[in-house]
Amino acid sequence: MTGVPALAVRDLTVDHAGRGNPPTRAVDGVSLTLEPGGALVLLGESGSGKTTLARAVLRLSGRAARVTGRVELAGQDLLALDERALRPIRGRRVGYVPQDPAGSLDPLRRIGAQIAEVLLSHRVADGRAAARTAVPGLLERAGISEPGRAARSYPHELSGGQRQRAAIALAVCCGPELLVADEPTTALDALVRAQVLDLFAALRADLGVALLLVTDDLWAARRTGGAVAVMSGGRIVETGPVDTVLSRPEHPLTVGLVTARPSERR
Ligand SMILES: Nc1ncnc2c1ncn2[C@@H]1O[C@H](COP(=O)(O)OP(=O)(O)OP(=O)(O)O)[C@@H](O)[C@H]1O
Repeated sequence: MTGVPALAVRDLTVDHAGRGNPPTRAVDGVSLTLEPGGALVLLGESGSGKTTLARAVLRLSGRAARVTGRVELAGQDLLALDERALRPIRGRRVGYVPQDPAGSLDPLRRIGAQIAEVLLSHRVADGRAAARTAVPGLLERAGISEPGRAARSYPHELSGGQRQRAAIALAVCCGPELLVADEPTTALDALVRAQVLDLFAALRADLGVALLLVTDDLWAARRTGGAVAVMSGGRIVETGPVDTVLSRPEHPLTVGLVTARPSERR
């Protein structure tokens, strides 16, 4: 290990342009680091800036947003790169899992074809046949029980949980260093939610991928472990190991979050 963080965000500020209104400062001078293979949970109430921060890490802020600071992937500042230079990074070195798998899976194409295409576009597979052959193993690694059948399926033919697993398989198929997951379990029932969080843990252990998990779910934060950064009003108000911060919160906003919410979501 070189000691270089998988992700280092330095003094990041994101302003969303308002139509005719003053811009909204959604992220306000945030710095954080995430070690290779580590987990960092971004926790906060709705509107605290979590998604804006995650999207800035992915360089998906959109033209109307003004982004300043640094987002370093293994020491390389992504904010300094143009779209062309980002192409070999997104999907290859950074994977993204949205809340709704529809955000990453194309409804009109079979799951297997979508994964094969990503493998080919990043030259992770040597030719179409090799890409197709690799797909079932990648789906199996994501916990899909009948990977051959799933590869031949369209997204709507899978259950919600299997669809989210397919989206995760797509996000990690090229063996990224960083996985950004934005509320990936919100739409799932309790059992599947636990399984998906355990899948992230297995992928961290097996692939050494670092996980940036956005959630407002204390239970998901606890199950993920690692470090937590509590956001409010675009700033990080408290950070530390998940267990410590959630069992002995120090900042009033974290205290509010912990006491206002049941520790287990039903
Ligand atoms: N595209 C946008 N244009 C203008 N304002 C935005 C945009 N996206 C987010 N905002 C504003 O930025 C602030 C932070 O929003 P953000 O979605 O990042 O928070 P969040 O913590 O992820 O909330 P949620 O859990 O509800 O998604 C909010 O005030 C929101 O209204």
